[in-house]
Amino acid sequence: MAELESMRASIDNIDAALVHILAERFKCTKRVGRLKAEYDLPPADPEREARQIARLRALAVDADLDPAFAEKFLNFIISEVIRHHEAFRG
Ligand SMILES: O=C(O)C(=O)C[C@]1(C(=O)O)C=C[C@@H](O)C=C1
Repeated sequence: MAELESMRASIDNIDAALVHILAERFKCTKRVGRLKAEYDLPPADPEREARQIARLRALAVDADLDPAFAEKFLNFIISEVIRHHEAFRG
């Protein structure tokens, strides 16, 4: 079915873009992790996370994406980032 193949090709492109976007995000957060370790700042910043979640939920609603999913996805990424930050502290 041509439409199925076409949609799958787009899905594969989007998945590739997600991997590249996530790789760039983790490059940034690794730099943040080094700075936090250097200046003895805590790995997690719950107030910033609350602002990020509120912002992302609103963006999700505008984009017709389930805001609960957007929140879960961000929390999943941030928990991995915090794990990296903790590793930098040794
Ligand atoms: O902004 C920071 O302080 C970060 O360390 C980055 C980040 C994130 O991945 O967005 C990760 C952990 C913090 O709790 C908040 C945000």
